[in-house]
Amino acid sequence: MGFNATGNIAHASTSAAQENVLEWVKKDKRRMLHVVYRVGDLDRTIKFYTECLGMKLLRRRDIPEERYTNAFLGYGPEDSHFVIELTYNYGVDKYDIGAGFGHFGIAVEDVTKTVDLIKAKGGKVTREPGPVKGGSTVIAFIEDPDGYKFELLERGPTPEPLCQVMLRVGDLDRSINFYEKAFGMELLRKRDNPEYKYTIAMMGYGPEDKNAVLELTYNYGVSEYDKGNGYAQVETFPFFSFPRNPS
Ligand SMILES: C[C@@H](O)C(=O)SC[C@H](NC(=O)CC[C@H](N)C(=O)O)C(=O)NCC(=O)O
Ligand SMILES: [Zn+2]
Repeated sequence: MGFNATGNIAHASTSAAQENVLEWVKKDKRRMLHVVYRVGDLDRTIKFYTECLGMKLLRRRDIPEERYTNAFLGYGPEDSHFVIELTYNYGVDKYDIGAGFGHFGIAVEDVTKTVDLIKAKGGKVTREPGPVKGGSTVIAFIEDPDGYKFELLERGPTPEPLCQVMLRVGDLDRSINFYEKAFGMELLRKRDNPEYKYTIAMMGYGPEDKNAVLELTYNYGVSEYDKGNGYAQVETFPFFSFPRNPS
């Protein structure tokens, strides 16, 4: 291989190494592990998620020396399910969720029944059940006690009810490329909605109906979002975390 300078040789080995890494990350058996975000009252959120959304409290860990407590909730054990990792920082009761974070998706078999239960428990419904605009899937939107949005999607039984993390991005192709190259994710679906001036791309490690996916939303002409300080990151296994989007 005819290279005339260490730099070029380094360049060659670097590009070979880069090629290997890009191949490795695609073959590495990964999955979405948990999504991390901050809440102002752990017990209030745990009560809402368990009583209204049917989640289980999986574990709690207090780190007094760092002045924070975590609670893990989900629809099954952490070694086989995508779960939520809540963070409570001592003395902090409110966060700015920002506009970069969109929603979590929860697949339920009956959206209307779930909404009725949430209403009965005093939960906030921001979009009544009905077909998604421009589509046929029955959805609804609710807000948790901190204002984090949850989209309820009507689906049959699924091994992964916690099925989406929606983030808004300023450049869809840049983000798709980032998650493909840095995380070995696959572009599962891309849908343009010209009528409503947005495009979504579903990224993940397996089909949407059986795996948690990252739903990237591009709103026409919007290249930046206020990120706030509530949403933290999604972590994959083997461990790697991606905070907010690269945009
Ligand atoms: C595929 C499903 O999981 C969705 O989340 S699509 C829901 C749809 N999304 C958007 O409109 C995205 C663009 C929006 N401007 C944004 O930035 O959130 C949605 O929210 N539809 C509303 C409805 O009432 O159907
Ligand atoms: Zn969604």
